[in-house]
Amino acid sequence: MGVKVAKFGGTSLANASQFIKVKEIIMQDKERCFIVPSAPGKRDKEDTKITDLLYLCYTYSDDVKLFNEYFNQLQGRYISIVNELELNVPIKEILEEIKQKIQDGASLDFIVSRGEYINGIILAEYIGYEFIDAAEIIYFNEDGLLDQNKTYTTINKLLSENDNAVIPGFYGSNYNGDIKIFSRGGSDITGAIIACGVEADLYENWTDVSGFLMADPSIVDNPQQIKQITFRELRELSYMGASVLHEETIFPVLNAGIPINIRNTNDPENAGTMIISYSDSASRNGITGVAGKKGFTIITIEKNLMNYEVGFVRRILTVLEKHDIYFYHLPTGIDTISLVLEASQIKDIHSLVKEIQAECKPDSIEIIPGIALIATVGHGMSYTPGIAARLFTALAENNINVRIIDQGSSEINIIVGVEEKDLEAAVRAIYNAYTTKI
Ligand SMILES: Nc1ncnc2c1ncn2[C@@H]1O[C@H](COP(=O)(O)OP(=O)(O)O)[C@@H](O)[C@H]1O
Ligand SMILES: N[C@@H](CC(=O)OP(=O)(O)O)C(=O)O
Repeated sequence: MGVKVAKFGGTSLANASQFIKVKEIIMQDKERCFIVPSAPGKRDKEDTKITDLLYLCYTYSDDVKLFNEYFNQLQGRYISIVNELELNVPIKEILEEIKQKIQDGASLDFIVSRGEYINGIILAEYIGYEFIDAAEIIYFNEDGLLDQNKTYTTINKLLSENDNAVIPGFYGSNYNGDIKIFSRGGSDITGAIIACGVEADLYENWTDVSGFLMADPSIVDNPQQIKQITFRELRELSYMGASVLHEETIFPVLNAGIPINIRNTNDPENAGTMIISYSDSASRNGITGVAGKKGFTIITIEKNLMNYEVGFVRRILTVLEKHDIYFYHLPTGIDTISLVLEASQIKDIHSLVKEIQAECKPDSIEIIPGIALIATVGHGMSYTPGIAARLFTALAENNINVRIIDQGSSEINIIVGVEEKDLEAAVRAIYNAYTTKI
């Protein structure tokens, strides 16, 4: 029998009726042995995720009125799940204990991790699987990175002693035993780590969309589903905001050769998207998908004969390093170089520019804030003549001004920078250009 790890996201476990769907899915396939739940997510667009309520509880732990308001909201949600499913879980005691710890000054990581912790206990009881606390199997080292040796050895040992288990997502424990969380969306990473630890045959990631779509469904109506996508393509799209999978999920499973299948809890018959390590067939449309993200600033540095100046780029990067800033892209011309930076990373743009001026003595520096980047991705792109022409024609026809262009040397990706206000229109234009028959 094969072994599958199934991660269920917050929308998949947002209320009791979603829990019922999840149980049916798990029971349909005996190979679904190890289950990783997130905390209950939004039940509808206006709702608040449990994780966000926990952040609010932390922020307002000194304000009795607001604290009680947020804590009561999350308490009500767990109690109704347990009651509606008629489970024998001492939920009031569990919540009371957590409330006490928050009021006694528990850490932020401990508090927000409780969303997954409680959900894991409830789900384990509901499906009759063992509950294993992630704090006992996922470890971080002193640098805050995953302690791979300790983690994988422990997972392998503990989970080989259990035929099945529910392991809550999103957290593990620090070198000193304290709870430490991953970044937001991190239950995907937990699922990936468990999949590697048990050497799973498949990592299933159950969410609220039928797999990876060619574009964000909140921008494009009913985008086509991608049946198969390579890790490389997915990485490019995730990096640029296609947020189905946390970007750190991909590498551990890629290295272990475990395929990922994205599935829809609300449409379990749909085969979803298979993420594979390599594909030799170019996609039908020449592109696999398009994704975009706001919040970038471009700094363009111009200097005549820059190309002959040894160490020019190093000097720029040294300034970035000093400011603790990484770059997203670095397109260059003969006499220009553009730094594409995440705006939120730039604390003091004036001193940054001043230091670049002092180090590089450029002829001019231009700062362009408010940029959105859009990645059009697909292995098919390099085999299809006219693919770039189609993209730029579509943008021109929609009056969208392109501020920057970058094509990675892998040729599976064309990046364009547009003004933030144009992001949605640009994504729609590109999507339509490759999916509408001509
Ligand atoms: N290209 C895309 N394909 C599918 N979903 C996308 C895409 N880009 C963005 N999304 C969004 O990602 C969401 C799923 O990710 P997430 O909210 O993290 O789910 P979960 O709570 O199940 O972990 C979808 O509801 C959708 O709005
Ligand atoms: N609950 C955490 C972790 C997570 O992965 O959630 P989800 O699977 O609902 O994106 C968060 O909101 O960040």
